[in-house]
Amino acid sequence: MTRALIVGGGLTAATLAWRLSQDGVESTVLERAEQTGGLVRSDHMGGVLYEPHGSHIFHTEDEEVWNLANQMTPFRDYRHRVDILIEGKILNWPILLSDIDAQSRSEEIKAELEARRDVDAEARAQAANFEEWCLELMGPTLYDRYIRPYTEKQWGRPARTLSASWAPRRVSVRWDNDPYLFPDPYQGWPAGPNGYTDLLDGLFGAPGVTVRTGVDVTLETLDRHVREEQADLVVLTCPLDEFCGNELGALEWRGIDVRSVHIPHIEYAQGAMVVNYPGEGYPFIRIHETKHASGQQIEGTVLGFEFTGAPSRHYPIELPENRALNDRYQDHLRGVIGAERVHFAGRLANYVYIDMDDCMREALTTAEQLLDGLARDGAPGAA
Ligand SMILES: O=c1ccn([C@@H]2O[C@H](COP(=O)(O)OP(=O)(O)O[C@H]3O[C@@H]([C@H](O)CO)[C@H](O)[C@H]3O)[C@@H](O)[C@H]2O)c(=O)[nH]1
Repeated sequence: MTRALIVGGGLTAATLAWRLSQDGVESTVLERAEQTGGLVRSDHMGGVLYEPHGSHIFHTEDEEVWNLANQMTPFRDYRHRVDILIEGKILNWPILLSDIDAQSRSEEIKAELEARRDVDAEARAQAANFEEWCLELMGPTLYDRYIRPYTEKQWGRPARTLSASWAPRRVSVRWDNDPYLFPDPYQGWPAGPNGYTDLLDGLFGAPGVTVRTGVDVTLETLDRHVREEQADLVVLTCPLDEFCGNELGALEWRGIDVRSVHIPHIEYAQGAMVVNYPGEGYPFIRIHETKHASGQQIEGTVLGFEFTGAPSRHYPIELPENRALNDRYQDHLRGVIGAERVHFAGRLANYVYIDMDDCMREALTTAEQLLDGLARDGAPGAA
C-alpha cells in the first residue's frame, strides 16, 4: 500500500489527500499550527460565523472543482459585491462608470477613460509592471484614487515594483456597470453551520487520511517523519524557504493580520461583506463582515479589520527574482530528497498568487499525476 506524507495542512493538502484516498492511497498530513485549514478556516465569535483571516468567496469556472466543493458542504448562492471609500463616499469596487459622476473632476476622468477605451487588452498585457497596466486601463485620476493607495498600503511597496501578471484577474473598469466582483458561472459561500471549516473537514475526513496538527516539519526532520509514517512519497505544500531554514535565502512574502471584533445587538455594521479603505487616514486595508455571505440569522455581527505587514507567509510577491529563487528551492529539494519522491503543490510551495478554486484544481492535477505514475511504474509520477 502506497502512503503519502503531505507537509502543510491547508486547502491544497486537503484536496490532494482526498483525491489520493479515492484511489486507495493513504496519506498523513502534518500541519505546524494547532488547526488545519490555513487562511481558509472559519470560526465563531459570540455565536456569529466569521472568517478570522479575511473574506473567501468561492468562485470558479471549473465545474469539477465546484461539484467537489459542493459534495463536501452545500453552498448558498452568494455573489460578491465590494464597497470602497473614495472622497468620503461609499462607491463600488470594481470601478463602475456610473460612479464617476459622484466624484470630483468627473469630466477629466471620463476623458481619460475614453482615450483608453480601445486599447487592445493584448497590448496592455505587455505592460512592464502593475502600475503601467492599470494606468493604461483607466488613466491617472482613477488610478490615484482606487488603485495606487490601496495597492501600496496592501503590498507595502510601490505599485510599479509589482508584477502586471495578476492585474487582469483582479482589476477592471465596468463600462456595463456590473457591480459584482467575479464573473464566474459558479459562485457561493458554504451554507453549513461552520462555513469553510465544513469544506476542509469533509476533504480531510476521507478514509485513509490521517491529520496531525502541531507538528513542525523541516528538511532537517523530514526523514524521521517519513520513517514514522512509512511514507513512499512526500508532497510539500508549505513555504520552501522556511522548510529549508532559508538555506538559499529568504523569499519575499506579504503577511496579513485580521483583528476581529464582535458587535452585539445589531444585524449588520456595513453595507457589504468587504469595504476597502485606500485612504492613508485608515491604518487598515479593508473591513470584512462575513454575515453578508453566510446569511446567518443571528443578532450581532463580527467585523474583521485587515492590516498588512504581518511577519507571516500569506501572499507570495510574484517577481522574477522571487520565482527564480523558489525554482532553485524546488531543484535543491529534488536533489536532496529525490526527484521521484518529492512533489510540490499549492500557492506556498509553488509560490503563486492563486484563488481557492485554482488551489483545488492544482491539487487534483498533482494527485492525478502521482496516481498515473503509481499505476504505470509503481512509482509516483513526476508532478
Ligand atoms: O479597491 C481595490 C481593490 C483591489 N485593488 C487591487 O487588486 C488587487 C487584489 O485585490 P483583492 O482581490 O481584493 O485582494 P485579495 O487577493 O486579497 O483577494 C482576496 O479577497 C477576497 C475578496 O476579493 C475581497 O473582496 C477574495 O476572495 C480573495 O481572492 C490588490 O492587491 C490591488 O492591487 C485595488 O487596487 N483597489
